[in-house]
Amino acid sequence: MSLTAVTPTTAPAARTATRREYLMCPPTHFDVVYAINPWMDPAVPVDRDLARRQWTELRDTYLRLGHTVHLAEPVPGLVDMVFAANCALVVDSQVYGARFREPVREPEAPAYRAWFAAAGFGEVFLPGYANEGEGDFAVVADLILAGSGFRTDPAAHGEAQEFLGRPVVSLRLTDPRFYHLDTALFVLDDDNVAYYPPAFSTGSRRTLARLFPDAILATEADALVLGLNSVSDGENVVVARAATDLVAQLAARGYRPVPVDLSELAKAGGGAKCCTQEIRR
Ligand SMILES: NC(=[NH2+])NCCC[C@H](N)C(=O)O
Repeated sequence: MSLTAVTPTTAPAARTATRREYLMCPPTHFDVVYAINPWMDPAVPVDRDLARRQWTELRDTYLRLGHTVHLAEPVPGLVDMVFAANCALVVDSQVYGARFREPVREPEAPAYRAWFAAAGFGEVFLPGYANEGEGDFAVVADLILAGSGFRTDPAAHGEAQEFLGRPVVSLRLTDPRFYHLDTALFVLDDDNVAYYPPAFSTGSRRTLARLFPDAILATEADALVLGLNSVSDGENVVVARAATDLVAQLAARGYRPVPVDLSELAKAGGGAKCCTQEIRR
């Protein structure tokens, strides 16, 4: 009789990618000239050419993965417009528009509304409360997770639920470094998410643990390189290259990490997800 324990080798679950439709905006006018989050320091110069190359690599990555990428026209002076995720939340072709908390970003809202109108989406819902689109809203199958604490007014969560007809789960962010939900959590697929628990209030952590007992939990180091600002199609996960532990965890769970470097955009506090608005028809 052998005394060697037989460890069953459980192969990671097979993952399935689905084609996505994204809206992006080239970083033509990208800059850091004001500070509305702890990542931003106007004294640190921005290399716009490098930002452009990194952003182009992100767009090309989506195209290579078979996704569709639409482009919004960058507006001079709107230095944060590259962060398309903030412009809306789109579910079932219904567009819940953004209302930026920061006056410096508010002109982005009509600029993006114009894109949706031109793309044939009809009326964009004009929200009554501050909300920064997918910066603070994440869609997990039929459920919408919504962040508040820094930018989005919790009243917008209820308003979005009423408009979209999908249950919205409110979560509270507590660490200013993770000022938008999408800096602390991303959706892996219809069943699971990855997140950094210390970015959330105690009650929100308990809520997340209850909803997603199997979630991938990120380290602080990975959260601080915006590893949670990732974009998954259910199989391929476009993730910050520097988030090494997260990359390993994704691979161990059967996802395919697709590392990208958006270090120049991180100077404004944004990564891959911030540059990517998902259009759900
Ligand atoms: N979805 C995001 N987290 N976008 C990043 C936005 C960055 C921008 N500088 C701001 O502070 O508003």
